[in-house]
Amino acid sequence: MSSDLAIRVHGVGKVYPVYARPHHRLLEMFARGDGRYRSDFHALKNINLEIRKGHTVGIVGRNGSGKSTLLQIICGTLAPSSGSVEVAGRLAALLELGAGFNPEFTGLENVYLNATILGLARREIDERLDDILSFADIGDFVHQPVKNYSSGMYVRLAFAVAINVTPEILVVDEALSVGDEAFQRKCFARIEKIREAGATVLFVSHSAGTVVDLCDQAVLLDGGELLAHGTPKRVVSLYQKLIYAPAEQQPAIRQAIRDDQLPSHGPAGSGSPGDAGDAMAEVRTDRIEAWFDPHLLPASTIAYEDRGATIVDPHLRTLDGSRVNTLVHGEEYVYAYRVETRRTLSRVRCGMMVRTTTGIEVAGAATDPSLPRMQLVPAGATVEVGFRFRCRFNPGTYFLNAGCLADTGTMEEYIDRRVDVAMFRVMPDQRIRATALVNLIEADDIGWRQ
Ligand SMILES: Nc1ncnc2c1ncn2[C@@H]1O[C@H](COP(=O)(O)OP(=O)(O)OP(=O)(O)O)[C@@H](O)[C@H]1O
Repeated sequence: MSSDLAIRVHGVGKVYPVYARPHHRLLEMFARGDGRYRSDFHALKNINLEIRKGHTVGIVGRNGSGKSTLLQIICGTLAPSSGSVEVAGRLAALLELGAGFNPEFTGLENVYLNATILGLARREIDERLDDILSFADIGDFVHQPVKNYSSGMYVRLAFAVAINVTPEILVVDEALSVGDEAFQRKCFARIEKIREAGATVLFVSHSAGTVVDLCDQAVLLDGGELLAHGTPKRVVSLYQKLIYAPAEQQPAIRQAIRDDQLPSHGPAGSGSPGDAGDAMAEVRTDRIEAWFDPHLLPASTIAYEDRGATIVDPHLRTLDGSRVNTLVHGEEYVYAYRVETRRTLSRVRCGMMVRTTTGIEVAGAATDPSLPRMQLVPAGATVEVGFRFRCRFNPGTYFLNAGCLADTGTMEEYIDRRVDVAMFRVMPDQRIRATALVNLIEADDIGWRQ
């Protein structure tokens, strides 16, 4: 492998045997593994990837696309079915939660165990222990067996070790999403330092923003195939096009990306973004309207017990009344629901909140409780609530809350509350130049003097 490469993945494939019924595994053994009772699932297909030293590379792809499998193979914790991987330098990995930790050992014992596995001598660990413990910041829990840790504590300690062994290659698989925001910030700041020191960083993220902000290259995996490798903006935009498209358009988009990005058009690992050109343009033209994706349903809904009123049918719609959940940036929509009362409520206030996947509250609002109709809402009434808004959210996925509050004599209390009751996406749009979560800009202006 050439000396400027940190990682070289050559023709890697991973095949898992799949059995229609549990006992087929046994029957297959008796049939001497001739494949009668087994089918093969190709989790990775002929992956070729070269990562240069000092680069930060983000891997994106939907659930099950093979991201974790690829990282595990690169880290050597999983053997490929075909192909090979070469790694140059000390590699520290944060893969799935708890990998590399012994649950029965205390945090401190695990620090020594883990750092030893990562190649540090005892003396070196002694020297770095204070840094590790202060970064993890889990106090006396460090003397408890890690099986008693919360997932957040686990990640804090694992990350503290991984970054303090001065890795030449750091591999992170979404583990950061478990920690709280302050800790995530601290981790990203440290990754930045590790990067500046010349290390190679490879990480999987579902957050397009993180990949664009942090990486200088990105890789798109889809169905075990490496579909694109290039600049983060380009790859993230291809990824979003793929996942936000209606199901019937996806094969065409996949093919368009493939045609343009396969090695024959630009060597994988070269970092050249390529341009999906005409093929993507064809795919792009046919949908610029908001639409409804029936598969876009939240899996994290929490409905609190109601106390005399029920929130019914929260949804988003266009101004002319069509239900939508895949929105166009800059357009106007209504977030609507009904509140059906079973008892008389006074000073009723209905609220909404938009949050990101990681729970950051982006926008909230509530109706005015002093409105005459809301002073006393009788039992058996239906209140129709609608929040009209302009979609200033940047492309990404968002979750909606709904809540109804009323005065219960001494204080204002929730009568019904639903968290993550609906979700929506904002489609990528090449015209958007704003970054981060929200586009505040009405117009930009450049003065010029010479
Ligand atoms: N031991 C196994 N046996 C059979 N199939 C497996 C096994 N491990 C993983 N797979 C399958 O391989 C595919 C790729 O899995 P992998 O975990 O790499 O995906 P991923 O892109 O990391 O997904 P996620 O974003 O959900 O973490 C999935 O379809 C998964 O079900």
